[in-house]
Amino acid sequence: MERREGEETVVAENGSTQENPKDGSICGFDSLHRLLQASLSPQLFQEVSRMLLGLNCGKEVEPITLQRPIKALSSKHNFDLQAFSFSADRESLRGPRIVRVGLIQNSVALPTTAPFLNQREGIFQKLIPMIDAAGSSGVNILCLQEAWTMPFAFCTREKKWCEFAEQIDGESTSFLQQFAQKYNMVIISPILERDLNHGETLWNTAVIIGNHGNIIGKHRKNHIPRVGDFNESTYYMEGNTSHPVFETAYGKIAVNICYGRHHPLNWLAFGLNGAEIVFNPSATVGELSEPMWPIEARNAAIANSYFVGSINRVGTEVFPHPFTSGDGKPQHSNFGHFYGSSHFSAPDASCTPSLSRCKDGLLISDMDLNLCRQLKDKWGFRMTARYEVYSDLLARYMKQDFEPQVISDPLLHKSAQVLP
Ligand SMILES: NC(=O)NCCC(=O)O
Repeated sequence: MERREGEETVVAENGSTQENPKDGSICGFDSLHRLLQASLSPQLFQEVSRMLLGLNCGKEVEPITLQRPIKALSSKHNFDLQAFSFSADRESLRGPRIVRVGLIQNSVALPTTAPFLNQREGIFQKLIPMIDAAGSSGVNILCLQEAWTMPFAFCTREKKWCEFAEQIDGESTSFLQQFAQKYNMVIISPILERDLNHGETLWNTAVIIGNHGNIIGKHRKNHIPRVGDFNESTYYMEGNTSHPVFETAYGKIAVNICYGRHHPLNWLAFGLNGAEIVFNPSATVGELSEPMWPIEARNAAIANSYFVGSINRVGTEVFPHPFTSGDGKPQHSNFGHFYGSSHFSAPDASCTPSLSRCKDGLLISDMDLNLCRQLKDKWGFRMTARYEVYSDLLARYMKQDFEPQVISDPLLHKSAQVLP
């Protein structure tokens, strides 16, 4: 596997670019997978991959070869392109239910100092070849990253970034509807939403566009971070849409937006409502969350017997005015590196390698949705879950007079001399 030459550039405040100061690569490699592939013997690499990525129906998650024009698009527009296939066992009474799913991760197109209209238009233009590549590859369901129309400016606490907010049927939805229709593709579009009917309230929302270009519905981010520079509660409210599952032409899907992935009950709720694929469009940085990234979604896929598509944006976004976030760090002008690494996890604990840590990318995977029920039958997590015990605990916990169920060692409260 080729070693990268550190092509990524950081777009600085003044629009200048710094060549590869911290390009986000791992010692010049796009991803851990590629580093291992280049560093280990083929036999060792296969063993290590099996341990890291698991097995799907007893074998490695299979790579798919895409057609040459699709690969040409990725070379021309310099985005990572990877494709895989998860299979399921053959069943006697049901045919396979194979859907092709795509995830797009991207950096912003212009410096954050450019006029907002140009910034948004720049992202639209940058995404066109990636969406075309997905559509031409026959992707049925495509998901974009969190707040994809804008830089992730919520670190700044400056209110001017609210201008990027749009109505559900705003510019970005119109932009994507044409692709949904053209490619007969469901598109999940996570945006900053402005709700005109409710006093212009802002939300962090995923719009679900159906394969005919229709708007199926929306889901608003349930859990808002209050960690590090993620000052998102300055901008929008905790979602009020609960845990909807959208029944589409290609399966039952749901969206757990970014920080919601730290909440197992959030994942559970989408599962209880019958999701077969849950997308996790995110924006998160290496220093804060990278050790959690490969674990949380994969665990959710296992525990809830569904597929998960995890997406993280890419690159370093530099803002005009330095900020602090009350965490003792000196003032700074960027969030840190958004480490990409988008990937799919399956209910049988297998997962795909991740997209690049430093480059735009399109990840495609076929998945036989029959695997969800097969894993439910195998492990019986739904049947062994003892929900009644937890619902009772939660009901009691929510009461003002709740007392934790702690049984103390009586000896703890006796004086030391009674002990032998
Ligand atoms: N966008 C967002 O919610 N980020 C929070 C940081 C994290 O969850 O890793």
